[in-house]
Amino acid sequence: MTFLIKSIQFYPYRFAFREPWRTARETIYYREGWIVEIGDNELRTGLGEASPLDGFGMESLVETEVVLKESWRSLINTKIRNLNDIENALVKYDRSPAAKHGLELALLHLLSQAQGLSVSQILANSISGKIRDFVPINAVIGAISPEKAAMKAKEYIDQGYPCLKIKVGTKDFEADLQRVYAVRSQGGNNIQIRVDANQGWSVDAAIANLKRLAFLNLEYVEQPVLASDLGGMAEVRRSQSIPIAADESVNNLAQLQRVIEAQAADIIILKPMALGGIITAKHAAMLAFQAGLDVVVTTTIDGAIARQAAFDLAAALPIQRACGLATGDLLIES
Ligand SMILES: O=C(O)CCC(=O)c1ccccc1C(=O)O
Ligand SMILES: [Mg+2]
Repeated sequence: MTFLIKSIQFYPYRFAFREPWRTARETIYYREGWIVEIGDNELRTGLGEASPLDGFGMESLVETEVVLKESWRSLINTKIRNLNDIENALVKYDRSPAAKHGLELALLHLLSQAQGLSVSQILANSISGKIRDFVPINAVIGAISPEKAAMKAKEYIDQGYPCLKIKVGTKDFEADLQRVYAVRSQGGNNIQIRVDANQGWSVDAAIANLKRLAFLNLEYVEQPVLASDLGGMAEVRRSQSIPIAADESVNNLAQLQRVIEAQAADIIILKPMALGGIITAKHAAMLAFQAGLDVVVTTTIDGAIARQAAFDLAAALPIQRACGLATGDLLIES
């Protein structure tokens, strides 16, 4: 039931995006990071993934490497019996969430083998014990032309997606509006549509733009204004009818607490890579639920190991909304 940490290795990976990915600062062509492999005293191995993404409060790729390189010094021979032991062993990595995510996930996979329980079941056992057997997910439509957006929407709806997330918040709001309109026209009222502005609007623009989008019956808008402007977000929330989801505003539990206190959001987007792992993401979900907020789990366009972990978390949480777990196809391989 318990194990001792005996070795930590990590290997770099670099997965090409199918289409170049535009972040707030730059365009990136590859998703880079490390696969983390931890060995125990029974010669079992656990796999994790550590892949920081710019703009989500994570450390740099070099910092991830330094932390992983030094981690064996403090972790070697540590005895792990349960989730608490994993958390305690990793507290010192709070400022390197991607590295922490990789180490934590490798340890969770070892705990899973030691206990003969899935990672999802281990998480669920610290909540209700129940695992969902169905996790609805959303597809993502980028800031493309209305015609292309409608075509993509048709493909995704034919594939069975119940929910589409559309990128907005570009410099051209009329184009944003046409894109969302085209998807609603294509999908009718049987699909759910949410939009993501990725901090692209001022408070005044957000209020005006969301009022104009309201007739399209949107589930919510992610991060309409700057992540740090919680007062502004609360104002947007009070001034129009579309629910607000906090994404870039929530990179740790302290920030989540501030979003709750500011009454800045209705929904919290949980990105395990940004939060330092699925255990912290689970705590964040519990905090949000206690405050009467809903949550959505999404990847940060990670490789297959971290995508599976995000799914394992989503399956252990009582969420009705679609989660942002359909990002595998954004990479050519993973
Ligand atoms: O939410 C989804 O469906 C996919 C995840 C996603 O959109 C995303 C992925 C990486 C970085 C930022 C974001 C985002 O929500 O803005
Ligand atoms: Mg977002």
